[in-house]
Amino acid sequence: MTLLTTEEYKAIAASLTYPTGAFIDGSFRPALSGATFDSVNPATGAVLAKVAACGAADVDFAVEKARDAFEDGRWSRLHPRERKEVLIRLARLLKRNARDLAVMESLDSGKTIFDCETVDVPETIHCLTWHAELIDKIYDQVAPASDNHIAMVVREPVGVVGLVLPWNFPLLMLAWKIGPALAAGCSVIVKPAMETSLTALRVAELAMEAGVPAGVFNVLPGGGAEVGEPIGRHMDIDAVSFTGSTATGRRFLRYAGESNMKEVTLEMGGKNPAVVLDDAENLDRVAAHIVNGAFWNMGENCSASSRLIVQKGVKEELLSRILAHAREWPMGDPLDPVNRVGALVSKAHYDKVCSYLGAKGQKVLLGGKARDGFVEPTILDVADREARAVREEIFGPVLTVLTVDGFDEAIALANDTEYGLAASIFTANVKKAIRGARAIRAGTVTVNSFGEGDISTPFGGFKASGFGGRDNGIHAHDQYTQLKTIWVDLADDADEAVN
Ligand SMILES: NC(=O)C1=CN([C@@H]2O[C@H](COP(=O)(O)OP(=O)(O)OC[C@H]3O[C@@H](n4cnc5c(N)ncnc54)[C@H](O)[C@@H]3O)[C@@H](O)[C@H]2O)C=CC1
Ligand code: BAL
Repeated sequence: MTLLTTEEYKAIAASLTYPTGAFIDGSFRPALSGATFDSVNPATGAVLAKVAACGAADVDFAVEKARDAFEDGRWSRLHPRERKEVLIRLARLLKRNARDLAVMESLDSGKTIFDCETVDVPETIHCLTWHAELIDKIYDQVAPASDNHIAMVVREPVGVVGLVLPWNFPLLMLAWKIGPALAAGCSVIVKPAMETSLTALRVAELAMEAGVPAGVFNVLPGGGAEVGEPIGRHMDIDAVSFTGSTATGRRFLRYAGESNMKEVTLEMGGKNPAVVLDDAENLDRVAAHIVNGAFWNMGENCSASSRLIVQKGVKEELLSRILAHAREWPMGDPLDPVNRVGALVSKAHYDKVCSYLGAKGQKVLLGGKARDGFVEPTILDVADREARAVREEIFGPVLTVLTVDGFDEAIALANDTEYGLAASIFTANVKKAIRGARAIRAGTVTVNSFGEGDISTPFGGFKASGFGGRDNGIHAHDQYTQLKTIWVDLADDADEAVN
């Protein structure tokens, strides 16, 4: 990937036109109320576009169109190979538009162009391609039954699904959800986060161009209460897949329970531990992983390693290497490709992150300063294990350091959180690595690295981090399909047995 200069990215930014309508039944249209909201570049405060602010009436209209599309089979009953071809075409169109999408994503979210170009856009394309390729390789099953019966276990698309998205990876989370949902044959109602609606709208437009039929892929920008809740409570939406905060995730369980008991998958917050034991090898590499885990995407990442749990024998040496690595993460204009730290997504979120800086009892080892939407990579040594910065998901570039005497204390501390999304453990001792990985209650545990696995591995959380299905991997398709048993009696009239 050859990156451009800041001036070249700015020229692309100046040439972009933004989609501003809701995308329903194959075309852009204003919200039924005519309302709009400002989509703001958090790095500059500039208004990029006025976007349709949808409401419950738009949700009803979109669901009606999505249901029509689902029932007449224009997508749901296409030969899997044809759905595959359309989604591959979409992935190719994204590739052709990759640079524009990367710039749009960076402007809308404050993410660095470096990350948008090297991670968000290519991983989005890879994700859609992966699920497209999978469509015609999944087989149904025949269960063991008597000679007089055949028992088929088939998967059917679940129907109309609501996909409620966060703002931290607008394109990638869209792909994590539409990839398997469209592959399975569902019709989708996407609700992007209000902070970051633009790229989802653009992808919907490209999906039409690729051949996704009208009504199958709808995008409704707007607020959580105005669009998210009507999706959660809709009587004709069959399933919801949500990524965002634990507080809002809980609401979706309530919405489902109080409406049609739609299936709900929740991928929520984390306060993820990185455990480094005294016997960890190659501390420089460990430090690079810790810094990447904490500061990548400004820490606006559900799987960010925000709690370093370090055994005391290695603490001093590790911290000095972490500080050296962290200083190589320049912060500034997201469109400057040298920067690794951009702006936080919004003023409201910036204020939230700032509220954790400057508290008593935390020793600032690095950073700690914030200005105009940007927060410096910050490392806090904290003795009080009940401190807010230790217990709460900050979702910013803030790493807390906790010191332990040994393995058992480290694992107990790793588990001392309501969350259970991700964790990492660094040790040269394979027994401790595996024992630790098994003992930590989290959906993904990486050994001697920070990461989330890849598209082929399921991603989701334990405890308050997750509920229901998983994103990624073949497992993601479980969210968007349901099992049906078809039991066929093959007996002749003359056969005695009925069963
Ligand atoms: N797990 C993750 O990836 C994410 C975690 N978060 C966490 O959540 C905190 C707050 O961020 P928010 O943007 O407020 O997250 P949020 O959970 O409120 O937003 C996620 C999505 O839910 C929608 N939503 C909000 N309120 C809703 C409601 N009452 N009913 C239905 N849908 C609703 C939003 O419009 C957005 O599309 C962050 O500081 C961070 O700690 C935020 C985004 C992603
Ligand atoms: N890290 C991908 C999922 C998320 O942050 O929500």
